[in-house]
Amino acid sequence: MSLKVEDLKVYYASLRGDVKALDGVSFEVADGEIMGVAGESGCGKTTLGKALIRLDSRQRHVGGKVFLDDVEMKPGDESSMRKRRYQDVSLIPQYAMSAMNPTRKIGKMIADLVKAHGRRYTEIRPELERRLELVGLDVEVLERYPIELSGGMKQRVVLVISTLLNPSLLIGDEVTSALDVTSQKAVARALVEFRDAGFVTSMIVITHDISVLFQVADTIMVMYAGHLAEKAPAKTIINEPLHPYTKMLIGALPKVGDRYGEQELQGIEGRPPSLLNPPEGCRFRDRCPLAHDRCVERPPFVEVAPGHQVACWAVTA
Ligand SMILES: Nc1ncnc2c1ncn2[C@@H]1O[C@H](COP(=O)(O)OP(=O)(O)OP(=O)(O)O)[C@@H](O)[C@H]1O
Repeated sequence: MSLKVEDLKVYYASLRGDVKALDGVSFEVADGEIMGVAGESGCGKTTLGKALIRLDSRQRHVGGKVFLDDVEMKPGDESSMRKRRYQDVSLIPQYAMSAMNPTRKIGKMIADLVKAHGRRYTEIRPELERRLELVGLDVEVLERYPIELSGGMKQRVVLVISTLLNPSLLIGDEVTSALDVTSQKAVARALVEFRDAGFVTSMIVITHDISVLFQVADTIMVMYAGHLAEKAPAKTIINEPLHPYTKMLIGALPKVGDRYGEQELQGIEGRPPSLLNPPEGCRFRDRCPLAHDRCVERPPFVEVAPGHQVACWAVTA
């Protein structure tokens, strides 16, 4: 078992009270699994990614446990997280490629990083070169400054750097979002290849773009307003989703072959609730066509078929 998350709660402190961005989520990611996380903007995807690696100063670990390879990770405890970061769990944050130090050559940047983790650059360099070649980059990129690389090249460099110490878990937050379609495909392919080569055991790929998940994910977990709605093999989420929110999310995607104008895309009416003071029970109920009395209670996230979990009274009751 790679990752096990139990009832995790992470809130943001704000002047108006706590923003309950991640409010009791439980799931597992198996060895070798690439799990995609999907959901509308603001549902808590980035908060989840950060909670597994480094809480920012406004985030508070309110409850729940996280285990990576059966060893507890304590999201609120910086000293214990520091030991595991990069070695065991690595994050490619949103906008990673723009966050690279523009005044440092790529090779120097990597040398600093591996040194900070007690490793020698010379010892790691042959493997670094091999992996750069694997993602289609010439080793001479090590002599270049980030500004000299295209977005797609930078993102592949970031992937190589973040997995150089063979972590158990890689979290990629919107890794393909700012790229053109060809670069997106190259990065998506590299993610799968790195998992297949064993450079990283499991991955969590966060994106609001479900079409990226079609290319890389074995499973997809759908979040809604700080809760989990559904998790299942990617094919099941796409072809046989059960949660009404997942159905709407998938229904809102253009189908291959549909001609613009022939079929109107279905949006999802309404907006998610405020996470400052979210309603009790199912947070989707105000927008849900199947909502009924029971939905004022929070539906449990239960397995309805092997590897398929749903939180919805209309499906599981
Ligand atoms: N620093 C912050 N202070 C207060 N609330 C925050 C802060 N950062 C995020 N939030 C709130 O927490 C919730 C979850 O945000 P998060 O960024 O995790 O969502 P997301 O699903 O990753 O969205 P996106 O797809 O837009 O990146 C949102 O309601 C957001 O407004």
